[in-house]
Amino acid sequence: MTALQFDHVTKRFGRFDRQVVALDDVSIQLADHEVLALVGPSGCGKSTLLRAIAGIHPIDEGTIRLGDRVVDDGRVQMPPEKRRVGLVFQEHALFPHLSVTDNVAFGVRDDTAPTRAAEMLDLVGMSEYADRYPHELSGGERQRVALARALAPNPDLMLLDEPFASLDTNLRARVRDDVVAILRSTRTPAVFVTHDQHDALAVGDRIAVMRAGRVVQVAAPDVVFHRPVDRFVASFMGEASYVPVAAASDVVGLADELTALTEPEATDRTLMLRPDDIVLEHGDGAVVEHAEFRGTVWCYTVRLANGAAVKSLRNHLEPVQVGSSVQARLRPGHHPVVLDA
Ligand SMILES: Nc1ncnc2c1ncn2[C@@H]1O[C@H](COP(=O)(O)OP(=O)(O)OP(=O)(O)O)[C@@H](O)[C@H]1O
Repeated sequence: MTALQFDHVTKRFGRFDRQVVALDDVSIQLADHEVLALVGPSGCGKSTLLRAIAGIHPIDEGTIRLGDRVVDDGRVQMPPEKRRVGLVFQEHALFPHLSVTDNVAFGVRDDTAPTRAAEMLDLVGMSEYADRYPHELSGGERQRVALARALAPNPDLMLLDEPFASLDTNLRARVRDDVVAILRSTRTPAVFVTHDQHDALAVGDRIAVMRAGRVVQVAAPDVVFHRPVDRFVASFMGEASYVPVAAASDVVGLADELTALTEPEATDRTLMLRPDDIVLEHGDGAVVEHAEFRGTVWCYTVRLANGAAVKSLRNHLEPVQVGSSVQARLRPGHHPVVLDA
């Protein structure tokens, strides 16, 4: 069963000369129980996509289905309150004048509300805070209450828009992992918007990368990271070096030795290399130009014989000197990706 399906969805804002195409022919699917992380730079359309699902923004073209129900076909929209989706936003919008329990019970419209609120507060570990008011909670606690409130009506799908952006780094990872564990334990499918690739890699069963209103790649986290479809996705998902190569066959002929690469006269292809895929060994052919301490590792910038610079991570117990000659190799077994430049 498919939890969510977008077929050729387009959404425009504004008119004529000032028109913005926020969603441009987007087609994606979400399987039951799946958590999809939606990433992309600011303004690429992530929030618009979420709001289109929720029914806040009607679409112009295409079809949105939730389960087997068409909720928007560009002409007729199902009202937001009938869509059975739960929303958690960055600003966690709790009602300030309602207690934690009343906030969570708010969306349950029958007499099960008090029991359901108690169950949900137990699920998110907030039972002890049931009688408090939102201003008496920390940011992380408010975020859990917001999650409990969104889950209380038993939605078919959860939509989370940058839900942890207001939390500091340490708390953020913990609350994020808790929230995803809760979504998984309740088997609630979710679309999770973030502009942070670490969050996306950590939480998504799959990741959808957006750019300028389009979905450019949807795949499992390791595929998006190691097999990006283009340089935009490669750069957005993490640090990488790009080395020009004339043809894919150059890579095969490398014998894993980057120092053997010669500069092609003109090329429209590049080798994408993540810093953990390059190892430095004793030898010649490359020079260590810069060292950056990153706590658990050092990141070295190494200039290859062909003039390209690559980055390489190395354990802090195996330092190399800036200025020294080294040989740069691909980590054994690694098959690098060749992208259009
Ligand atoms: N109500 C609106 N009216 C006009 N333009 C809008 C409206 N909402 C969004 N846009 C435009 O649509 C595009 C997509 O916006 P959206 O908020 O979906 O991006 P986003 O990827 O969520 O960005 P961010 O990461 O900054 O939140 C942007 O160019 C934005 O300026």
